[in-house]
Amino acid sequence: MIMARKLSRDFGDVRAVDGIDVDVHRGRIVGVLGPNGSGKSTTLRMLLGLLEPSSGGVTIHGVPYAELESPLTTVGASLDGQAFAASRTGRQHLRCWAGLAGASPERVEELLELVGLSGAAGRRVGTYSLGMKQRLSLATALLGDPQILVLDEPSNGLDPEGILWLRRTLRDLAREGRTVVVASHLLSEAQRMVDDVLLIRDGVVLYQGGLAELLDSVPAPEGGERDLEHAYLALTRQREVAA
Ligand SMILES: Nc1ncnc2c1ncn2[C@@H]1O[C@H](COP(=O)(O)OP(=O)(O)OP(=O)(O)O)[C@@H](O)[C@H]1O
Repeated sequence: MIMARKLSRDFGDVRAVDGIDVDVHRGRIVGVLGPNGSGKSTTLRMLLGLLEPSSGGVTIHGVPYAELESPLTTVGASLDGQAFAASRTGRQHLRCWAGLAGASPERVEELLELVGLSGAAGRRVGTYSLGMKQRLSLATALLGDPQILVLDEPSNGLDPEGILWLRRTLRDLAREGRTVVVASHLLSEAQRMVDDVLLIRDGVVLYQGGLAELLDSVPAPEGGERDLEHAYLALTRQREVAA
């Protein structure tokens, strides 16, 4: 559904993303994972056509984002730091975007219910907590009923109950056949959310493929269980030894 080849992006002297290939398949939850500054947001922005690659290219359903016939019903995005007009209520915000996405007022109410904001829909967004803004952002991304969702750090600001809710919601969306791409620097949390992993460090792919296969490929730590943090450290060490 999404394919990127030799994708690179420079910011001045900084190579934020360095020649990565991405293959994202239908019905999967894919984690774009790595430490702060590893190039996750830059990758997502290029996948969405919001940022021009320095080299390489991305296609969604075989065409660049700009050439999609109906972008809002193909891809929905929630990016970290998304701006909201503080004076609009949650409901007004969604109704405003609903026009562009071709969504009905009923769809707006459905989504408010789905993200748990029905009770707060009449409140100004400026009074929302970070977690509530995340929920509103996800509802906005879902307005066009898109087949692909791209979410940057969607659990940022959510409490434990909210994180559980998010995990279940993303799983349900994937079960419906949607593809979910989610960026996160919280490896242990992402481990409980994703099927596939694009693990990056300094803009370079350390691993791309199934989460289970990755965990199986590294030796278990002494007295502990295999986990994504451990796998990340093992891959980083392997790369350093090889360099
Ligand atoms: N607009 C920009 N101008 C200059 N440098 C940038 C810009 N955007 C990103 N960078 C740099 O590119 C690199 C990758 O940044 P990016 O935001 O993609 O990382 P990230 O993995 O999403 O980080 P985080 O987990 O902190 O959100 C960093 O070195 C960052 O400083």
